[in-house]
Amino acid sequence: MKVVKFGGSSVADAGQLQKVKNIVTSEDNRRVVVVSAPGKRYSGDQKVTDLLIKLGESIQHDQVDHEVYKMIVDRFQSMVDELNLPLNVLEEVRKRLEYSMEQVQKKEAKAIDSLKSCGEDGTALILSAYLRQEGYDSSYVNPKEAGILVRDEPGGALVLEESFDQLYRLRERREILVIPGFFGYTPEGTLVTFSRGGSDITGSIVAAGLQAELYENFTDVDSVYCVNPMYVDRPKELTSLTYREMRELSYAGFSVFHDEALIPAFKAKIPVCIKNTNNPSAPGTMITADLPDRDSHVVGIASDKGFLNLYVSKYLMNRELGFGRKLLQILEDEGVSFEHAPSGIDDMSVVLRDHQLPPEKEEVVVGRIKEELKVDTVIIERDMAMIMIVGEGMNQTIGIASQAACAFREADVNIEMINQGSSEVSMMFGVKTEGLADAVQSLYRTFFE
Ligand SMILES: Nc1ncnc2c1ncn2[C@@H]1O[C@H](COP(=O)(O)OP(=O)(O)O)[C@@H](O)[C@H]1O
Ligand SMILES: N[C@@H](CC(=O)OP(=O)(O)O)C(=O)O
Repeated sequence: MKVVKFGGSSVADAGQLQKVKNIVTSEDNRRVVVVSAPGKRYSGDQKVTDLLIKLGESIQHDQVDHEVYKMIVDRFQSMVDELNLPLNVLEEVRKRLEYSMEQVQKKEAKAIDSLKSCGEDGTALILSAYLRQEGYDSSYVNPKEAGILVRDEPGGALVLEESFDQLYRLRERREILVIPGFFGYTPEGTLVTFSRGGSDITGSIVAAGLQAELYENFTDVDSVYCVNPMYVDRPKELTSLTYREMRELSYAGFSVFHDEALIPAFKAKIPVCIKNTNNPSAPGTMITADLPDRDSHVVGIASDKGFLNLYVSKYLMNRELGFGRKLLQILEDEGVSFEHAPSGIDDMSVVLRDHQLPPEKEEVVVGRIKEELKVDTVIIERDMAMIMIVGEGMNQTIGIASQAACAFREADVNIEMINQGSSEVSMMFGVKTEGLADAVQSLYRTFFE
């Protein structure tokens, strides 16, 4: 059995849903389908999830944005109309949307999550109705019925172990099951969403629970490329990757697959294949535990903007027992989560996502560091970008760092920070955001051309 997930671009309109139906029904073993909310139909369009968030915010400010509400309903209505589905399908979608809006109005706990889930929920209702209309036995399965149990956490829900056994029971069902992605339920019955892009996580959880032979993740590109196609025109396609490589790459900016989505599939040893809804015959990228035969040691260059570097220095820091712990404790106390923490003899840098430290919080954190740790210097450097080069073979290959350093020199971009870290498969570089594109392009030329 295969679990098949379709991302926002794959379910953006009725035409895309027809492609989804063709893909699902072209193989008997594509039996469980996970869907996202309708994504962008063209550049400049809005994702339904973004519209739902806007709608929720307007309700919270006691000014329901009727225009946004209409845009959401119109998205679903045009699907229902173009697929000639009965009107009661749209009525059901609308009923659920209005129920969640009421929850937000009443300021119920997690009501915004409930509203955010309406995009995925509506798509699943429409797709299952469409499959039935086309003569296939299909049911909509709510994540509660499926048994997707989660714990509510600040950055997004985390799956609970008991989900996997519950999901296994779905193997007995014979029809095509359509499950909305992006959310689960706490054991107390509250709907909670995963972090943004989290339908990939649902797909992986479902594939692991069902012990599927394959988790197919359909998107809008033929494969995972070795670099974000935003920076390089038609970059090299990757036919295979290991779980570790993909996890590092998606964490560091390959937004094609959610970085948290690999863990359930990896633990259950389910291979993942990234494929294109608009070109399903292309082989895609296989992600497995096995290291494939390949010549190159670097397989991908991932990058992301929106970081800051919190730099502290103190003479004899190396001798001060517990300095690092105390610094990180201040961040924890203030609810700030960090990404990396490379350190030197008298210096330590902590790399954070920029939004973790808004100006008010910066003042408190910097004040506490100065007062409690008696440091010589504390500097916050914003506008930072991180570049990660990744490959299983890197740790046994001499000269990768020097090749990378030459690439930065050729691009005339200063390396602000290097962190080989504990991961054997990656090396990270911090640069100023303005130099990011040039640096990535130069690294691409060095390692792939
Ligand atoms: N290394 C990469 N390889 C392929 N696509 C990438 C990569 N890095 C970023 N992307 C972007 O990821 C997009 C697909 O992911 P996403 O927008 O989440 O799709 P979906 O709509 O299927 O959820 C691609 O269109 C591409 O722009
Ligand atoms: N719709 C949700 C979850 C998701 O996975 O979306 P997408 O498949 O478009 O990345 C979001 O926008 O975050």
